[in-house]
Formats: sequence, structure tokens, C-alpha cells
Amino acid sequence: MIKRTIDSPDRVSEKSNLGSLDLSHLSFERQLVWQKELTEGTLKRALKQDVKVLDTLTDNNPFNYRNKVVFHVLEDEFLQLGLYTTEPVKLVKVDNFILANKIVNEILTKINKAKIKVDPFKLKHVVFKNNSQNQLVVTLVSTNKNFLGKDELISLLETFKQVIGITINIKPNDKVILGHKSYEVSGTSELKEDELYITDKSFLQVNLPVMKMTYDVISKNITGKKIIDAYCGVGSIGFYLYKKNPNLTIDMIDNQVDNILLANKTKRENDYKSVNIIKDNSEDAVEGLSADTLVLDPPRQGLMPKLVDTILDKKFKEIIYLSCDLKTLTRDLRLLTSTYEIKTIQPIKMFPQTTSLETLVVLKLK
Ligand SMILES: C[S@@+](CC[C@H](N)C(=O)[O-])C[C@H]1O[C@@H](n2cnc3c(N)ncnc32)[C@H](O)[C@@H]1O
Repeated sequence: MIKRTIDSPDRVSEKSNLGSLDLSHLSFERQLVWQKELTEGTLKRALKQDVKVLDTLTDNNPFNYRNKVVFHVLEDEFLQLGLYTTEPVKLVKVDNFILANKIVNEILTKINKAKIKVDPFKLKHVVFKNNSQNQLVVTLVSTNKNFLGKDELISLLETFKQVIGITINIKPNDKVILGHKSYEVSGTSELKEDELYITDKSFLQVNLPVMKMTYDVISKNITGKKIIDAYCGVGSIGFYLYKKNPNLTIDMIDNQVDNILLANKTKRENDYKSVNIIKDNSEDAVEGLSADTLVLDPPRQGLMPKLVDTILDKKFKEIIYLSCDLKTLTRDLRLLTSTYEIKTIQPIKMFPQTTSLETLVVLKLK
């Protein structure tokens, strides 16, 4: 058993037992250094070459940055929302979550006090999503469209002017948080972030200021005119690049129909003529496209072997790879560096107080 005897000068508190705050005992300055050193050490070892890693990109805002929070319903007669601890894994009530938006915390406190009778085997989660203007869409995730406490909870949420919409999402099984089916029960199910449309099911980075800083770095590193934005989601990277430079031609690819519909809506409304939106797997679509710059933002699993082969074959002028998983990024870089050389490695503090890592790598054709 390991016992703590002397505290590190970088320790700022006891370690939180909430799984979502697993680095909050470390000072924020040290969290930035930790991320840089971990990225550098991991890539150096795996790639067997000296890699230069930039200082971690940050907006210096360590709290209340999340624009999406999923709270879970405790097994209780009255509605109580909380989060999971680690060791032991346990669901505990939370009235103020230090990473959530301030309005979300106000609503959370009110819900937990309201004594709304609920069936915790039907209503499982309450998801809050907000945009930069502090408008919120709240999603009630339930095994059934109807559940005890539904009307009372909706009425409570409607008292907050910031809540512009409420949806009910049907949870099909315990393996996923959200299912495919959502119903609008109040206001709108669509939230707008700048020109982008998002719904309860779409992906958007959870830290909007740092997301925009990251996209500025991507934009500055692009030298080509013809771009592929693979794994585009609702188009957050592609549209951002296009707005910065309307001379670009961009092919965006995502395999989720909902994302494609929302991306098309943004394209139509803004008349983004030179943006082409493709619903397909990136590993299939990239084969048939040509571009100077390939932007990649895959899910945790990283790139499929077929896409790696295509990238090696196609010899793009440059690749910009945004990753949320250092392990799969490392695996993919080991393969890509046979043909491409690493220009910059930029760690990004997208998730302060946590050990989750976001990394941006710029590669050039050798
Ligand atoms: C990490 S998200 C990035 C989304 C977007 N770039 C953003 O930042 O908002 C990954 C996206 O890849 C999509 N996706 C997952 N597997 C895919 C595949 N094989 N081909 C194309 N898109 C895929 C998901 O639907 C999701 O929108």
C-alpha cells in the first residue's frame, strides 16, 4: 500500500472522488506542464525520435467551462441528480459541479430541492447543453416517453428563461447514455453556436473558448486551398476555416445522418458555396477525393487501417490531426510518420481538472 507522507507543493486540495475531476488536486499551472510532459514523453518513446512539444494551449479558465454536462438520477423517491465517484464507483448527489455553467448549477440546485416524485428506473439522466450566449437545451433521458414527474420537471425547467428547449430522449439500453430517438417537448431542440446548429445528440467540443483557440491554430497552419474535413460532425472545424478564408474549397465527411442534416442547414443558411458535405465513412470517402490539406478529428478509436493506407498513398501536402486519445494518436503517428514528418505537436487544455487529453498535430509530406 502506498501512503502519502509529504504533500507536493503543486497539490492544491484533496483528490476529488468524482471521476470527472480526477486531476483537480493539482494546481492548474502544473496541470498544463503535466500534459505537455506526458505528451512529449509518450510520443518520444513510441516514435523513437526527438519530438518538440509546444506549451499547452489554454484560455486560463480552469472552472465552469463545460457546455455539456450529463447528470445521473439517483435511486430515490424524489428526483436527485448527481455524478459518479471512483473507488468505489458510486452515484452521489451533486448540487454544484465546478465544471458546469453557472446557470446549470442554479437549475441543478433547484431540481435537487424541488422534491419531484420520480421513478429512477425510467428517468435515468438529465443532460444540459448550453451555447456561448448561455442558452440551454435540456434533455430528459428516459426508458419511456412518459415517466413519473415529467410535467413537474418540465414546468420547473421552463421557469428559467435561459432554457430555450427541452427534449426527451429514449434510452434503449444501459450501454449508451443517449439513444437515437429524441422528442421536442418544449421550445426548440436546436441550439445555435455562431452559425452552427447542434441538438442533444450532436458532438461539439465541451469547452467553446478553447475550441475556437484550437481552430485558430488549425487555420494558421493551413497552407493549401483544397481541404478535406474528415469526421466533420456538424461542421464546426470546416465552417470555421471557411469563414476565416472563403477562398477555400472544403469537402466535409461524417457518417451520422443527423450531423449531415444540421451541417447542410448551416451551409444553406449561410450560402457557403464551396463547402461540399458528404455522408459516408471517412475511410471510404477520402479514397475518392483529392486535397492539399487533410484535417482529421476522429473519435477515440482513431483512424481505421484503411484510412491510414489511403493517407499514405495519397501523399497530401499536409495533415492536421486533432485527437482526444493520446494512445490511438500515437499508434496512428507511428504509421503516418513513414511518409509525413511532424511539424508541430500542440497539447490543448480542453478539459481542465481532468486527465483527458486533446492534442493537435501538424504533419507535412516528407
Ligand atoms: C470527435 S467527433 C468530431 C466532430 C467535429 N469535428 C467537431 O469537432 O465538432 C468525431 C465525429 O466523427 C464521426 N464519425 C465516427 N466514425 C466515423 C467514420 N468512420 N467516418 C466518418 N465519420 C465518423 C462522428 O459522427 C463524430 O461526428
